[in-house]
Amino acid sequence: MSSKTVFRVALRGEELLNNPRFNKGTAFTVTERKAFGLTGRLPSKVNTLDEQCERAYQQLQNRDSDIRKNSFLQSLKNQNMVLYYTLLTRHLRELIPVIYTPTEAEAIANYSHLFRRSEGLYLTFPDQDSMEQDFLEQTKGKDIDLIVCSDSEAILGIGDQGVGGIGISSAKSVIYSLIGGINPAQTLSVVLDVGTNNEDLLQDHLYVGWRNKRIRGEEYDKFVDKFVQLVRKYIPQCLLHFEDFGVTNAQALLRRYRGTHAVFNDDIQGTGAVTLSCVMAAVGVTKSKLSEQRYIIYGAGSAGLGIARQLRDAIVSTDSMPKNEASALFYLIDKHGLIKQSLGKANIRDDLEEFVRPDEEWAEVKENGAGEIGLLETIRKIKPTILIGCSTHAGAFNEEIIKAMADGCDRPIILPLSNPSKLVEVDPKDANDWTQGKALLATGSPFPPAKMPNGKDYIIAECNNALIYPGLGFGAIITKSREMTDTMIIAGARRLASLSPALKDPDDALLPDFADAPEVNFEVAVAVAEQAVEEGSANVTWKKEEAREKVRQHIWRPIYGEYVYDKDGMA
Ligand SMILES: NC(=O)C1=CN([C@@H]2O[C@H](COP(=O)(O)OP(=O)(O)OC[C@H]3O[C@@H](n4cnc5c(N)ncnc54)[C@H](O)[C@@H]3O)[C@@H](O)[C@H]2O)C=CC1
Ligand SMILES: CC(=O)C(=O)O
Ligand SMILES: [Mg+2]
Repeated sequence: MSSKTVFRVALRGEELLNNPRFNKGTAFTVTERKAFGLTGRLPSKVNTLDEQCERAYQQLQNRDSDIRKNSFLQSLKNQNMVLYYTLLTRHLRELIPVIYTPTEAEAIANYSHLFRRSEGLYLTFPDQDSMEQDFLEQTKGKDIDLIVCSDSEAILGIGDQGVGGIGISSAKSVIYSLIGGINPAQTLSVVLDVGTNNEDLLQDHLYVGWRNKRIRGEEYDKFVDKFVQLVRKYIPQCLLHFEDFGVTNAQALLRRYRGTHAVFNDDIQGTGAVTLSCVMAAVGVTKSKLSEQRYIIYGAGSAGLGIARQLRDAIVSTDSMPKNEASALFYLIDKHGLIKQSLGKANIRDDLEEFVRPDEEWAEVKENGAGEIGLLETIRKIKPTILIGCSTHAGAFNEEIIKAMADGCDRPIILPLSNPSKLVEVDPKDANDWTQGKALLATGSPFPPAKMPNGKDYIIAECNNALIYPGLGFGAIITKSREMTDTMIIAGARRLASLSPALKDPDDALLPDFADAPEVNFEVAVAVAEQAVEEGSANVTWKKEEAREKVRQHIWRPIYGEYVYDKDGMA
C-alpha cells in the first residue's frame, strides 16, 4: 500500500470514526471530512501521521507503568490501527516488551479486571451449537490469511489463564503484522474457551470467561475439531497458528492436523526454529559442529521437546549423523529429574520416548531421596556444552549449576528461555559474572546487556520465537502452502542463523536485535518461500527466483490511504 492508494469506503460519520481499520482521526483531510460527514465531528486542524504519532508517544510516556502503557496501546489499537502500528514501528525495541513478553503476561493474568472491550473471536464450549454462525460473523467476506488460536492452558510461563488467553492470540497476531508485514485486517485472533482449572479465576466473581473446569478428552477433541473443520471449510488457504496449548494437546493437535492443513505450533516449531538459529550461531563462535555438542534441556514440555527435535533433526541433516545417534546427544530433565527408563510410563509422556536415557548409563550416579537424577548430577557426569531452560522454574540455574557448566567446557552455551522475565532460569548478568564472561547467552524475554571482564557490554540476544515465526508464517502464506513442512522451517532457521551478529564478532549477540526484526523476518520469509517453491509445497505458479520480489510486494505497512465515499465500498 502506498500513500496514494485509494480506498472506496462505505462507512460515514461515527461509524467511520469508530472503525479502527479505517479511522484516521485528526488526519482525515478536508476533502475526506466533507465527503464522509466528519467536518463537525473533528477539531479543525488536520494532523499528519507524524504529528499524531508524536502526540500518542507523549500520552504513552504519561503512563507510569508498563501495564498502564499496555492498556493505553490496547485502546489505541481499538481506535486507529495505522497510528497504533506506526507508533510501535517507530519505537519497536522499547514497545515490544510492553505489548508482548513480559508485560502481556501481566495483562493476561488480569484480563477480567482490565477488560474494557472485546477483541477477536471467543468460541465458548457451551455455545458450540452456534459455532459456525459465530465463526462466519467474523470471517465472512474477509480475506483472512492467518488465524492465531489458543485454548489458554499454558500461557507463556504463567499457566492456565482461561478466557484471558485471547490476549496471547492478539499479541502474536500483532507481532505478525508489526514484524512480518501481514495485513492486520487479514488476521483473526481466537480463544477456545473450554473452561479453566485456575482456581483464582474460578473464584473471581469478575471473571469474564466460562466458569467451569477445563473440558478434557473426547469432548475437548470434538470441540477443537469442529473449529478446525470450519477453518478448513471456509478459509482453506489460511495459516492456522496454535499458541500456548498445554503440552499434551499441543503435540496431539499438531500431529492430527499438520498433514491436512497449514497448521503451525509456535511453542513447538517456532521455539525449535529460533533456538536452532541461536545454537548454530553459538557453535559458530566455539568453532564446533552441532553434532559435537552434548545438550541438556531442562523442562521437557512443548518448547523443550520442540527444541530437542528441531536440533536433533538439524544434526541429522547438517552433519549426516544417524537419527538414533543424534537423539543420544540429548539429556532431557523434567519435574522428576533426568528422563530415564526407570521413571516408568507414568512419568514419561509417549512423545518423549526417543530421548529416554538407559538406566545402565546412570548406575554409578547418586540419586536423590526420590530416586531421581538432578540437573547438577547430570551436568557433572556428561559435561554438557549446551544448557537450555524452558521449565518455568525461576532461578533453577543457580551459581553451582552455572559454575559446573563452566567447569565442563570452555564456552558453555546457556539459554534460559522461560518467559516472562521473572521466570527466567538464571539472570544472564549472573551467568555472565559466574563464568567470567565465558558463557554464550540468550534469553526468552529482553534483558539488559551484561559486562564482560574487559568492561565491554555483552548483548543478551532474545531467543524468542517472535524473531522467526512471523517470517515462517509469511513464507507459508505467500506460497499458499497447504502444509508448513519441517524443511521450510529449517530453511527459515538457517537464514536467521546466517544473520547472527556473532558471525562477524564472536563477542556480539547470538541473534539479531529485535529492532531489526522486520528486516530479519523478511529474509526468513524469503527463505521459506524459496524452499516451499523448490520442494513443491507451494501452490503458486511463480518461480523460486521471484520469491524475494513476491514477499516484498505483499508486505503490509501502516500508511494512510486516500478515501473516496462509495456506498458499495469497503465497510
Ligand atoms: N523463548 C521462547 O521463544 C519461548 C519460551 N517458552 C517458555 O518456556 C517455558 C515452558 O513453556 P512450554 O514448554 O510451552 O510449557 P510446558 O508446560 O509445555 O512445559 C514446561 C515443562 O517444564 C517442566 N517443569 C516444570 N517445573 C520444572 C522443574 N522444577 N524442573 C524441571 N522441569 C520442570 C514441566 O513439567 C513441563 O514439562 C515457559 O516459561 C514459556 O514462556 C515457551 C515457548 C517459546
Ligand atoms: C514466547 C512464547 O511463545 C512463550 O513463552 O510461550
Ligand atoms: Mg507461546
